Amino acid sequence: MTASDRGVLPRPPALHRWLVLLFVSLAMFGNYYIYDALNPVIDLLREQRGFSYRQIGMLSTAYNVAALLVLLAGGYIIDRWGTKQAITVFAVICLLAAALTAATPHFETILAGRFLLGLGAEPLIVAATTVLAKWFKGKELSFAFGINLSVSRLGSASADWSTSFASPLYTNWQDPLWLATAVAGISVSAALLYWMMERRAEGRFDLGTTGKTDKLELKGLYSFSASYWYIIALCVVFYATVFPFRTFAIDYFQQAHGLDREAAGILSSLLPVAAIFATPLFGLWVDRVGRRSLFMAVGSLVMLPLFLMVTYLPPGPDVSVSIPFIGGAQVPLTLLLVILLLGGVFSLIPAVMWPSVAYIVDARRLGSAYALMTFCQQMGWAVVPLVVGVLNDRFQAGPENPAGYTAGMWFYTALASLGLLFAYLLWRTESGPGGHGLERLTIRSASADG
Ligand SMILES: NCCCC[C@H](N)C(=O)NCC(=O)O
Repeated sequence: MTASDRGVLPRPPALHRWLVLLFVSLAMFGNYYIYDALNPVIDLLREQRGFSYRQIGMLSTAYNVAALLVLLAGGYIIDRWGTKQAITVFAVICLLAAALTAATPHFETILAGRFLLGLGAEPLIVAATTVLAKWFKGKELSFAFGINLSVSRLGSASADWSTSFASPLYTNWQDPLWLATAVAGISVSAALLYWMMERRAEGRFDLGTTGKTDKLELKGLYSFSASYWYIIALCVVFYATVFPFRTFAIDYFQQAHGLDREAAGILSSLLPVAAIFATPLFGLWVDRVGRRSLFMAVGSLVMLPLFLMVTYLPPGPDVSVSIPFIGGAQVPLTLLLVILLLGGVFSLIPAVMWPSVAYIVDARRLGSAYALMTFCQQMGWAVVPLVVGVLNDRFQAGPENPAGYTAGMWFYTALASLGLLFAYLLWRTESGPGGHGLERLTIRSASADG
């Protein structure tokens, strides 16, 4: 579309926009499903393939190493190819990665599959964000982002639920991963449908522009404020705690707490399920009351004792949890409370943290500020699963020695306490004269100002 078409052509009708959101969200559903499909087969990989926890940690880290490499180039690729082609290519890479992970029993091949997944999945997330910004700018952009993230998290929850709805597959480690490959097919189909929608719209509607896709720019890092660096530090330790905990959670509930696979899957799924509903609600609340750094500090404080609670508190009575259309399970009350609280934190901190960057960084540098944040996030997230894997091996964690998981839980706790420190420093800075309005600005104050 030329600049002269802009303003001449009508904006795309609402139905087109919502269909684009649907297809892009389905592509993300598959993306998150494939990533999390490894979690429920960890015990099978250990029993049937003899993998150590360190090797499981390496499978997780391989994804991040690939993501770190490709995030350096992802923005350029998307700008060069355009979002239609980029999303489809990245979805195909995810499909190939899922197939490679399932294809052979060799550790090196599975490792290569997870590495390939990192090459496709993370730039697919960047491309999806770019599409939404293009189609929803000036419309329901925040809402569209919220829906997209919720559908993505449904992909994570569905991978956990597969221990129930696809339980016959879990006699071996491979079949659940073939199921993930089939789900990756949904991603590719959705990407192609999005391609068709956008192609039909080009020349008929004004699709707007997004500017350049977020890229990592290393020059001028020193000019970001202290508040920005506190948010980055919180982001690093927060995701480096929650994502690795999720990776090992189903296996941990099975080995250390004696849950069967279905119950462990249902319990683990409550984390993304809580986030599906609570993230948009926290977003709406914070937009009304401000107090963003205080919210992040409260979230960090709530997270601090959770890993020690699962380790040291008595399990309490069993309670029934049931997920409509999926199944039900009896789970110990303590574990249920901890997962629900962690789900609350997993909803609150992302809902407040990512948008806060927009208040702190100059709009012209927002793209590189987000790219740098994602890059740092991946670096922290790369290290932790390896460390937890090594700790679990070193302390011979397993059903005969549940205490062997304690060192890993202390490691998560140490990370969570760093998170609390960074959130506190942010709150102190933002409550003083050098603040950027994180505590103060609300929808009401913004409309009063302007
Ligand atoms: N399997 C999920 C990977 C998501 C990584 C992504 N870079 C991210 O952090 N998204 C934000 C979130 O809160 O999920």
